[in-house]
Amino acid sequence: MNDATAAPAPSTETPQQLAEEAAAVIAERTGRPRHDIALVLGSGWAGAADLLGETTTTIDNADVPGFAPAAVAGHSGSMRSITVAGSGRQALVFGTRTHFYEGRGVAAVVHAVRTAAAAGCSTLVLTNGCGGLDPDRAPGTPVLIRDHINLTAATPLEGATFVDLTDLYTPRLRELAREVDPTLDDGVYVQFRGPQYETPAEVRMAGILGGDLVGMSTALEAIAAREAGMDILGISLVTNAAAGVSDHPLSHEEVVAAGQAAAGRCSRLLADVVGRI
Ligand SMILES: O=P(O)(O)O[C@@H]1C[C@H](O)[C@@H](CO)O1
Ligand SMILES: Nc1nc2[nH]cnc2c(=O)[nH]1
Repeated sequence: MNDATAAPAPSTETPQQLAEEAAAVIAERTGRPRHDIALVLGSGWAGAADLLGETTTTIDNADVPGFAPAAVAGHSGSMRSITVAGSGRQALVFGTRTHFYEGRGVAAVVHAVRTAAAAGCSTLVLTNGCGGLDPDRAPGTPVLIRDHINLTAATPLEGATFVDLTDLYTPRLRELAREVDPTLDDGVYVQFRGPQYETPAEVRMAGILGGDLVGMSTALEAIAAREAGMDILGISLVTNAAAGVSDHPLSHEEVVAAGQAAAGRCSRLLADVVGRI
């Protein structure tokens, strides 16, 4: 007997199939079979989309398979198709991301990246808000990601997918960013699982390991992007001094406020860099 109250059977769809399904919905809703560049706007970067160029379509995340509404203040629950001013290339801009700490699994964390690749994007720009270990890097300072340390104990890869991560953050794209702003410094980003902020001891450990920035996103997304063959530019916005470096308790309110204060510089920087890709 067919029990209508039975729980739906677990999906047998693979992450790649879900990404292709999402890309098909995006192509249909935007009327564009391909996009060229994908951007993920992290905490502090929400305003960048407005300066990139003309938004030709806005899609609510809830309308696209595998995407969820924004779960973090400072993130927008929609994605936009934007014709980039200057280059005329088509950008797919995700106003939010799924964080590993939301508990939806690592495939959900990298779904936007896989969807962007399935939509034709060959370049991914990952942005985030992070804690800084160097007290001279004041809140509001954008930093190019040179490399990362993945402390999540997780990966989006399954099976014998022995992916090389050398030059994971494409040097050519960092050079291009420095043509726009020669003052840009670079650093190593350390992804923690979160959602708690680090202890001062964990921040000291991150420094000993060679980290410069601590956050809760980006590394897992970059691994999935490399698996998909995408070039990657990562830019962190230092929104606060990391725990133990800071002389006061950390809060997401401080992160959002620092992002808002830096919105003008970050949006201009991202628009000028993306216009050259
Ligand atoms: O999406 P990002 O990494 O910018 O968000 C950061 C990390 C946490 O989600 C949150 C902590 O304040 O901001
Ligand atoms: N893990 C982590 N994520 C952040 N996002 C913004 N600031 C921080 C921080 O200090 N630590």
